[in-house]
Amino acid sequence: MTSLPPPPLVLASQSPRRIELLREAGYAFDILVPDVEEAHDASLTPEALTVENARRKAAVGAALRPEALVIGADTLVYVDGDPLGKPKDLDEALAMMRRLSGRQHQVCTGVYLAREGGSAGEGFHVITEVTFKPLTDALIQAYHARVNPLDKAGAYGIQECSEMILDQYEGSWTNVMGLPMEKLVEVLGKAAGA
Ligand SMILES: Cc1cn([C@H]2C[C@H](O)[C@@H](COP(=O)(O)OP(=O)(O)OP(=O)(O)O)O2)c(=O)[nH]c1=O
Repeated sequence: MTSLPPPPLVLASQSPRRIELLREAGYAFDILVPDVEEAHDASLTPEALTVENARRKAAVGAALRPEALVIGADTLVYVDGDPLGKPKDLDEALAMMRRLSGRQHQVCTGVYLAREGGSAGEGFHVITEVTFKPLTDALIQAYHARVNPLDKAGAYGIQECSEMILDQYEGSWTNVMGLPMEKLVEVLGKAAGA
């Protein structure tokens, strides 16, 4: 008996970081930009909220590509249990970084793999602990002059000029960037073997 070839892979994301991470890991995939209404229910756990948003993104892609395995992802920064998404402007970006200054916070990325047009699938999440240096307003503004905060949860990108803001982190680095590659590679490997 010959085994079936694995389904084509689709990344339902406009995030340049997610595209780069999946490409660097050597996967061949198509890209679809998911236009979805994201949930913002702060009473949900980080896991429930990010995986639900990842599921919505993946479901949009899966409806368009029912033969494919479609990856959706969603990243939120949590401080004192409050979710921080992408800031709407530079004032909000400054306020977010002030909250993160000199302390530890959590970055949660939910990932969902949708199959069969979205009628089947599985989700998981990964949390990374990140601690920032104490940051003055001048330093935050200098950082935001170098790094666009508006397309990034929490108003920072760990992959850009992190020496200005980062004290330490514990866990997956790529998870902070938007895709927990260690876990994703493991889950994709199982999906291909299934
Ligand atoms: C915390 C952090 C987030 N981010 C980015 C990853 C995500 O692109 C973004 C979080 O927003 P998301 O809503 O998760 O993703 P997105 O809107 O950029 O892309 P799409 O929904 O199409 O997949 O923040 C970084 O690039 N670096 C970081 O250090």
